[in-house]
Amino acid sequence: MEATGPAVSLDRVIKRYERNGRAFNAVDGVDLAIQPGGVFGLLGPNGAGKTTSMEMIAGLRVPTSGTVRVMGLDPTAYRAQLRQVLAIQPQHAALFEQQTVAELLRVWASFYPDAEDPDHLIAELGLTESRNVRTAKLSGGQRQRVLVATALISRPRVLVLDEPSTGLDPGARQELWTVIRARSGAGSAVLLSTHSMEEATALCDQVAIMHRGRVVASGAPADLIRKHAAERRLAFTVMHGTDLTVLRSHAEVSGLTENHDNGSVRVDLTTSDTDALLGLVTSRLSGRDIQIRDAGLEGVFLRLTGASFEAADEIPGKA
Ligand SMILES: Nc1ncnc2c1ncn2[C@@H]1O[C@H](COP(=O)(O)OP(=O)(O)OP(=O)(O)O)[C@@H](O)[C@H]1O
Repeated sequence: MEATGPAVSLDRVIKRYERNGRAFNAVDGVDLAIQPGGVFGLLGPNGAGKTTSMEMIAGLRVPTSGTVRVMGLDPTAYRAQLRQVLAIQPQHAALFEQQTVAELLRVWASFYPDAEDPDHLIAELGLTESRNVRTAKLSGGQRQRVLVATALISRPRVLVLDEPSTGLDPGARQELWTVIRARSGAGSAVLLSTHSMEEATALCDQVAIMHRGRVVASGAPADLIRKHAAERRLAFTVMHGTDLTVLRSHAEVSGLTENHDNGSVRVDLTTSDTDALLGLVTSRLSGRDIQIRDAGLEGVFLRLTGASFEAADEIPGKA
């Protein structure tokens, strides 16, 4: 087992499937490196190849070609050793429906020599009120948290979470983020998939944006935004009659629109130099009610794929 280097690495990994007699690469030459103590987000629309990538890392699917390593191990060749270092929360999984949450986690804990205390996990994941509820009766969000708990119980050095916040309300989502941050803070490598750019920006120190089986961009969210989607929308209100020539002739301004309303004008524009524009708007134009909107990781996806994130939800191989 490696003492240094990435906790997880993928090197030119391809996974080929067949659908309706036609072969396509669901994962198409992916390279990734996930460091211990990091939270790594796999982002992408439906069918981008996130689950397939995660399941190859967890040893559940065999790559068609390329190399996957988890703490130096080939996940499909060393399944028993892999289970000692990696745990996965799958997107869907059957639970023992007649067991209560507490019973299920106690049984799960008994499989591991140094398991987490089930009661501690129940409290941490906001499941206290459901601890004596049979898993068949859980809501979607509670069930999701139980699945995450089953992945956490072995104190894995590599934690793989497939869309862990699906079905969670905002409060439960924040609790989950706290739990994930605690595990990465303790040195585990966390890999999670998400459809939420907001979640990726808030939680992940590194992300890989996937589209049609390929990684179209990877890095720290802030770096990706700076590099690919530095433009921001700026909106503000000025008095009717204010001369906007200084903005119209500004090299860093595009898409300027005006909406006149009751003696004032709401101005909306796009700029790649927010600081300079803010200075102008506040000092020379006496602008007020200023709003700045970041294009964020959505802007990165749009810039790199030409499609909005929602519009990109599709099934590769179908076209
Ligand atoms: N066993 C399989 N046989 C054939 N095609 C498959 C198989 N498993 C997945 N696929 C296809 O591979 C592509 C990638 O699927 P995958 O589940 O990895 O995407 P995803 O990014 O996780 O999507 P989602 O966000 O919807 O979970 C999809 O087109 C899917 O239909």
